[in-house]
Amino acid sequence: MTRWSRVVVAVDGPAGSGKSSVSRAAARALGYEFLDTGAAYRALAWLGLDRGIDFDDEDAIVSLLDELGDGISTDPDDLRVTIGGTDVTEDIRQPRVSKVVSAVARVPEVRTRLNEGFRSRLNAPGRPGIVAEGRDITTVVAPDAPVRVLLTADEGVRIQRRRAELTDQSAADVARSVTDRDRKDSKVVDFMTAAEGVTTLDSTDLSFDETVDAMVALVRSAAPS
Ligand SMILES: Nc1ncnc2c1ncn2[C@@H]1O[C@H](COP(=O)(O)OP(=O)(O)O)[C@@H](O)[C@H]1O
Ligand SMILES: Nc1ccn([C@@H]2O[C@H](COP(=O)(O)OP(=O)(O)O)[C@@H](O)[C@H]2O)c(=O)n1
Repeated sequence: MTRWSRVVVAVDGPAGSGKSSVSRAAARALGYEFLDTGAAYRALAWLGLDRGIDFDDEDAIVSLLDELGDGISTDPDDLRVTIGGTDVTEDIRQPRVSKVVSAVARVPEVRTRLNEGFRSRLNAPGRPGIVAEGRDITTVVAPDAPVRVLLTADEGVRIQRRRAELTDQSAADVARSVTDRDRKDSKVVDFMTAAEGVTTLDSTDLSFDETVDAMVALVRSAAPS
């Protein structure tokens, strides 16, 4: 059992389920920090593209980890991602990064090293709590967190939500990118079934605000301030 120095809220779920936006809004409402673990995998993928590596070469991917640094802010009101002083906050969300990020995420050494960093961020001094979202937070990074949530929604709804963001892509391309990444990611981590002790929050029929309120209520009932 890890002795967490503060309230840790672990949130997992598939692409487009609302993990980042809902967790960030919940962290704001709770006065907590927010850790988007996907941003670390995206930053590593962005670095690989920038260095022109072969994404089938696991050693090449691992060799970039030292260069990655720890440039992910956890302030829900000022989320920046930097690599060696370069601001990549927007760039890491590009479709060209989404296309290769799963290749990075399937490398065991990458997961081990990034998870070590995530755990130290969770336990770092700061606000009274931190909400961390990704794919394996409830199962690998913080399986003993006091609050563990699997945030999901019907695949069609998740695709629609993603489409509303990626307006410059065809519906077919968005649908394919969501389902392809879900398929590749689920080979590495099971984020579609709630593990023992994890609460499933299905937002298919919930508004954004209703979903945030539900997550905040879960935290407040499990970790009354
Ligand atoms: N319950 C909801 N109802 C409507 N839109 C939502 C809901 N939850 C999230 N969204 C929207 O769906 C999109 C994808 O959410 P995001 O947080 O990026 O998902 P994820 O991080 O799981 O991929 C965002 O535009 C977000 O505002
Ligand atoms: N804890 C995590 C977080 C992300 N990831 C990987 O990083 C990718 C991008 O994560 P993300 O959270 O930005 O993706 P979305 O769900 O926001 O679309 C995922 O598709 C996974 O391949 C992971 O393997 N483990």
